[in-house]
Amino acid sequence: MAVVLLEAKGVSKSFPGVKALDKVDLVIHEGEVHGLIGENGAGKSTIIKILAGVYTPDEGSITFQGENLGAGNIENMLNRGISIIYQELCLVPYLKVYENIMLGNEPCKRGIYSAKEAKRRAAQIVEKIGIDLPLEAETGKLDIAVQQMVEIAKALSRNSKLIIMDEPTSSLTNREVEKLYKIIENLKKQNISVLFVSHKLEEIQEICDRITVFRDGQFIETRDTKGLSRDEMVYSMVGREITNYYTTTHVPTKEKILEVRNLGKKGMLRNVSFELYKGEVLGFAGLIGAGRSEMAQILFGLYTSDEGEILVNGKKRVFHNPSEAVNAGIAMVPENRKEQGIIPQMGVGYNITLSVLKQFIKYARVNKNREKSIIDKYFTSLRIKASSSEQIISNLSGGNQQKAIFGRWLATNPQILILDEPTRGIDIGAKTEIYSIIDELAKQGVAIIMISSELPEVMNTSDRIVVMKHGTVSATLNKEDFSQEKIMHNSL
Ligand SMILES: Nc1ncnc2c1ncn2[C@@H]1O[C@H](COP(=O)(O)OP(=O)(O)OP(=O)(O)O)[C@@H](O)[C@H]1O
Repeated sequence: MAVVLLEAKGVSKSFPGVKALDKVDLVIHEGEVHGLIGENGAGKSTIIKILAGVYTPDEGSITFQGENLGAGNIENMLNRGISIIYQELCLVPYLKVYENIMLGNEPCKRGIYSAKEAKRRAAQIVEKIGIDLPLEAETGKLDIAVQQMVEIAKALSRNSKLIIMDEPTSSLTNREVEKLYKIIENLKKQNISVLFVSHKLEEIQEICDRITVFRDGQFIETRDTKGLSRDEMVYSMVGREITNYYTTTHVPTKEKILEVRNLGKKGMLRNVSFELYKGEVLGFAGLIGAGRSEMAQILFGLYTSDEGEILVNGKKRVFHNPSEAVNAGIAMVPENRKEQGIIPQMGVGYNITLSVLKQFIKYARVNKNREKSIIDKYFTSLRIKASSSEQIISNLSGGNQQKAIFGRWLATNPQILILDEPTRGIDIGAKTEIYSIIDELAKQGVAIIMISSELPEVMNTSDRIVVMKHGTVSATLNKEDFSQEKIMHNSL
């Protein structure tokens, strides 16, 4: 018989103008991996922030190990045994790994901190979950995947009974994901529960015992994952059937719009060459760190190259900053929207129209109708969920922020559109919309660079795929040669 670890009943939470959660339930068993799924803005982050003590619910009750959990106090939740691993990790970069693991829980001997004891305990924890961590290394210098493991070990040092993971695989390579799964299996064996929030349904199917679905702030259902199909999950999340994930009707032209010749930058890229045609979707595959984003950033004027040439419509160009690239008809949806994308304190509407302000400001007056029509267009086509276009963008759910940035660059009517992981954190309904927008733009002659770590996505949207490895191009594949094996083979 399953033992209930956490039970949330009738939990509601409102923010000005939005009911983020409307009487939702969530029951997590001891030692289970419980998936939490739902579209962007469904309320997933809100409930996990309630469980982490960041927000206090407006109504409802939450019990943990049979006792009332209390609310709104982060320290209390940690002491009770709930830890959360956010997408942006919260480690102290200059501390050693074992110091981070034991942070807030430092062992003392006769009242004095004992580094030796801290290291011994950290080593014990690390062994328990079956991972190998460089305990003496400086944390900030390690890969994200390793840092994430440090976070998990830190949660264990606090004797957590429930570890909440918010999109934990979004910056991991396939191999690292496998490692994470192993760690999760080991946590289960020790009767520790995991609440796993993800938009990747394959992942949910593979790792979760049960799932809970939220839609528009409401509880839809909790079910066993076994025997549940991907389509059933999608239906439950979206409330309608989505069958055609990928629509490709565009046909690339033979008109070259971009040529990159032997592009290089010290420590980043070397000898990168490719061509891009009008109406073509050119995929870029490769492992994280292969140089795809760096290549995109050079094309968009965020860095200048040391070697090589960029030709747009046959003319040599060097972009010293993004506005020169924009003037040449290039737009880019960056990978890291927090650092490179949103203007956090401004409204979502402003965040969209920012790139095209010039078009509707005349004699220092804003043409409100024109501004509104652009905002409306992208609110509808990208299904952006916000209380109004004035809502401060940093208060939108992560996926909705991403959609707004996407809208911003579509509004520039680019000739070349660079998309760096455009669907990361985006729900399945909106993903489908984005794929059809990509197809539609290509049909209109826009040339698209599509950087994606999701192989099915890059294979199904692209006409050709450039595979990158260690900062250079390792293969260029035509559509008839696309296969996961070929891409992986050339990535490793
Ligand atoms: N601090 C806040 N102020 C105002 N509204 C907020 C705030 N936090 C969340 N919201 C709103 O609450 C709703 C639920 O957001 P939440 O972040 O919980 O969604 P989510 O399911 O995590 O979405 P995603 O998959 O995009 O991360 C959204 O409509 C969001 O705009």
